[in-house]
Amino acid sequence: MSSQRSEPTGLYGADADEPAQRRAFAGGAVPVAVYGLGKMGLPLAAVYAEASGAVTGVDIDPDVAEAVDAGECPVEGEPGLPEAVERLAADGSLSATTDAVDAASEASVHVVIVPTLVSDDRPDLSALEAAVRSVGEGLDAGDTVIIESTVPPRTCRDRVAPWLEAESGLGLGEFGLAFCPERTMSGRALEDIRGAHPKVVGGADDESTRVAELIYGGITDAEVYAVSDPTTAECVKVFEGLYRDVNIALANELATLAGEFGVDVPEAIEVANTQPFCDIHDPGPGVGGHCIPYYPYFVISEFEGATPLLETARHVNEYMPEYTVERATEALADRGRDLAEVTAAVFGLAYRPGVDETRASPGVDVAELLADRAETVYAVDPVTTDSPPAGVERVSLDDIEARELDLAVVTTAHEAFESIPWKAFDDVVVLDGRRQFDGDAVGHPLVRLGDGSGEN
Ligand SMILES: NC(=O)c1ccc[n+]([C@@H]2O[C@H](COP(=O)([O-])OP(=O)(O)OC[C@H]3O[C@@H](n4cnc5c(N)ncnc54)[C@H](O)[C@@H]3O)[C@@H](O)[C@H]2O)c1
Ligand SMILES: CC(=O)N[C@@H]1[C@@H](OP(=O)(O)OP(=O)(O)OC[C@H]2O[C@@H](n3ccc(=O)[nH]c3=O)[C@H](O)[C@@H]2O)O[C@H](CO)[C@@H](O)[C@@H]1O
Repeated sequence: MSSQRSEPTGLYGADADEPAQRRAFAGGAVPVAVYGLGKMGLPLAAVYAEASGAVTGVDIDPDVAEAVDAGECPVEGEPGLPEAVERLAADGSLSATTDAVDAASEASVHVVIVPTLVSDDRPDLSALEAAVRSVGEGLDAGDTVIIESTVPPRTCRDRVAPWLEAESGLGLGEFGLAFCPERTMSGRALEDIRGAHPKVVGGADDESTRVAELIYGGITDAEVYAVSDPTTAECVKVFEGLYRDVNIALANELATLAGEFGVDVPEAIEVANTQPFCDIHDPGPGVGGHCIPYYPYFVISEFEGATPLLETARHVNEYMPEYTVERATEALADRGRDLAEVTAAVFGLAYRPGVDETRASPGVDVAELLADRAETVYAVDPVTTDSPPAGVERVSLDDIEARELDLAVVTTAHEAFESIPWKAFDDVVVLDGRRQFDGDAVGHPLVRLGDGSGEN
């Protein structure tokens, strides 16, 4: 970190007036530590470094910390991020370390954006606890702690604040705490963090909220919404995800009834959505990623109250890979073919187009089900890099045309799939789970989820 900076300062409870505090933040006099340099954390650290000129990134992975400290970008698929990391490391605005306590003792603003996953349908906050306790060990009076990781409601109040107080010996009110959720999508993180959506801040007290508003006023071009407290901000973030999971489940359930309705359900959805009080989402082979499939369990398993809607929506969405394979089986049987004897290819292991992420991915689930039921199964995905499921052979988009396919299942609408050489296949049944193709483009029997062609 540059030695030209004025005396480092804490913003929480500072005597200086707000313009002076804003100048201090923008001038590198408010050292920041960002804990977690992953898909969301590294872009966030970069934007903080652009705004403050004084960021130390912390990651437990020495390869990540070493790369970032050297100005290299270990995160793929984020336009502008490699250039930003290189530039900010070179000018001293961004450095990185694995030593969280050392970074915490130097910083006055602590931003935690480590993974919060789910295992056995329960939130796994172990990474959060480890990071927060390290922050606590290096915490000073006047510091501000900001949690950006998505967490169950009440986490800041019932877990983070006690962890910080236990490790630092300070009491809340001697330091600030706010929950400021990350509302960012992979693939456009810098754009989102810089201001695509309003930023939500919820402070444990008025001073925490004031400091969070001041900081994000220097980070984002978007409006900063201050809410009553951290729990309200935690609810804002989780509710966004719950809304999405439930509404995707509605679309999926309607799609599974298309055969009985005898209609193309997405056509009906599209027209139903032409009036402003309806926003039915798109049916598909399932719901993947590290957000939407997990957030419901931040409520279902954390609170006593009944959650039948959230649980049912999860069951509907988790059934969709099975439903997709059932529809494929039916489509083959309608043409006198037996799934057990066919060669199938799954197009798309990523959970959504263009993103190298297979967590909870429908394409992976479909490939696993086919591996158990079909003769031979290939997987084609030009974006993801991890291994396909057991029993599934990864084949490139260039090479797949040399394989005789009986069944093709499109589970992710990657842009590159527009060039799938359908004419190269003699007699393939195509099940398009993402409405990427129309019949003319494919030139083979085409089944689309929710098209009403099946028995259900
Ligand atoms: N990825 C998204 O699209 C997205 C969107 C919004 C919110 N979020 C939330 O952001 C948070 C981070 O997600 P992500 O996608 O960046 O995760 P990620 O898995 O891409 O990266 C996490 C990083 O944190 C590091 N890490 C783990 N434990 C650590 C610790 N104790 N201290 C320091 N570093 C640690 C890991 O080594 C890794 O580099 C999660 O809470 C997630 O719910 C993610
Ligand atoms: C800031 C932040 O946290 N943003 C999150 C991020 O979420 P995400 O990266 O997990 O992406 P999603 O788009 O939610 O997709 C999840 C899975 O659901 C499938 N899906 C989706 C829509 C649909 O109509 N039918 C579907 O079947 C899709 O294929 C995929 O598998 O972006 C969303 C805005 O895109 C936000 O709302 C969401 O908060």
